[in-house]
Formats: sequence, C-alpha cells, structure tokens
Amino acid sequence: MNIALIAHDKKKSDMIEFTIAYTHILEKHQLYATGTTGSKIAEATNMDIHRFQSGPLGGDQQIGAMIAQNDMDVVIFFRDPLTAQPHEPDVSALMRLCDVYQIPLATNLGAAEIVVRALEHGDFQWREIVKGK
Ligand SMILES: O=C(CO)COP(=O)(O)O
Repeated sequence: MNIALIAHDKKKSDMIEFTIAYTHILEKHQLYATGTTGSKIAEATNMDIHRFQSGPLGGDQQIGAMIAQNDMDVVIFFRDPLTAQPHEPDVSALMRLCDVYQIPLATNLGAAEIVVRALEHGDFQWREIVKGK
C-alpha cells in the first residue's frame, strides 16, 4: 500500500510516537510524507520514506496529485484543529480529494490506530481491486 503521513507542527510529536509504535507495520509499505514530517519520521524510525515539499510549499498538493491519479491508498494526516494554517486551502483540498476518491483518511491518533491495525490485517486489499492490479 502507498501511505501518506502528514502532521502539522503541533501534531508532529503525535506522529513520531505513532510511527515509532507501528514501525513494524508501516515499514512493509511505501511511505510518503510532506517535507518536515518526513524528515522527522525518518530520523526517529530509520524507515525509508519519500519526502515531498513541505506542506506550506506545496507538499499537500503533491500528495493530492497522487490521490487524483489513484496512486495513494491511505492518508494519515494529523492536522492541528486549533491553529490557523497559511496553506489552509491546500489542507482542505487534500481532504476533499480523499473524499472524492474514497481514500481512507485518519486525521487524529484515534482513527490512525484503527487504520494501522486494519493495514496489519490486510483489510485494504479492496484498494488493489479498485486500482485494477
Ligand atoms: O503543513 C503540513 C501539512 O499541511 C505539513 O508539512 P510539513 O511536514 O512540511 O511540516
């Protein structure tokens, strides 16, 4: 599965803890991230992770482009609901595309726990069918 990992600044510690706790599951997949989130995950876990631009510089849009091409299977996006983001339109666009393409989107730790356990159980095989692989 292709998995996107994204976290706003105040949620980056959640993302680090999450990726450390679930490295044994996540490392079996292709991981993508926005720039700063990706650096921090790689540093904390040593996992291979493709890094796009930082979110405010277009990273959310690059991940959105993968969704639009049906190349992203899961998005884990720990967004900060209490801080205004300069690139809010990009954040909304990314989440909107998840809904357009029926891509599972976890926006907080509670939902991400469920998603990662489903990944472990192979519950995302329907994505292979959707992608025609
Ligand atoms: O802003 C972000 C998502 O909207 C995250 O970007 P960074 O991972 O580069 O901090």
